[in-house]
Amino acid sequence: MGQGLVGAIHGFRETEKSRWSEASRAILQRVQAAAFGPGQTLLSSVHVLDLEARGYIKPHVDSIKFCGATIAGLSLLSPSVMRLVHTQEPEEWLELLLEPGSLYILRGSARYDFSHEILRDEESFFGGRRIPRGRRISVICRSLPEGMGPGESGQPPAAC
Ligand SMILES: O=C(O)CCC(=O)C(=O)O
Ligand SMILES: [Fe+2]
Repeated sequence: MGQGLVGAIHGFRETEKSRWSEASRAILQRVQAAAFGPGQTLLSSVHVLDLEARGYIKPHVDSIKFCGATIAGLSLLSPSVMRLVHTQEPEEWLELLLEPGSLYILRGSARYDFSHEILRDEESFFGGRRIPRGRRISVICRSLPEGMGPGESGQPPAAC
């Protein structure tokens, strides 16, 4: 985990994965085609985060040192609510219902000007509707930080 996230995630385990089955590779390719432009290079490994039912992620902006312009996350198992809050104007916010099998893409203003968080079970509501949290697994693809080509990256932290 990169420096920016230390302390932000509670009740989890995680791994960085670079070898996938053929079936999984086909899915990751669909994610990459949907979320990343042809000029974008991805971090060499994919971040897999396993959040327990009581786990949650506090508001943060992924570090620009370890992560480029695009973050794409596939949510599996339990639905959850992701909240985005503008870092300068906290009254500007929105929530996303992340259904299992859904893909979110953070780029542009959503990536840089808004923090993102995954609500804990007690706070897990979407438009007044309760979204009970169970175990959730996310598979997160990120682009390399700007100016860092695959050749120059050495051993980049695989996640933010
Ligand atoms: O689990 C997710 O979808 C988001 C995880 C996250 O925000 C991070 O690892 O920086
Ligand atoms: Fe994040």
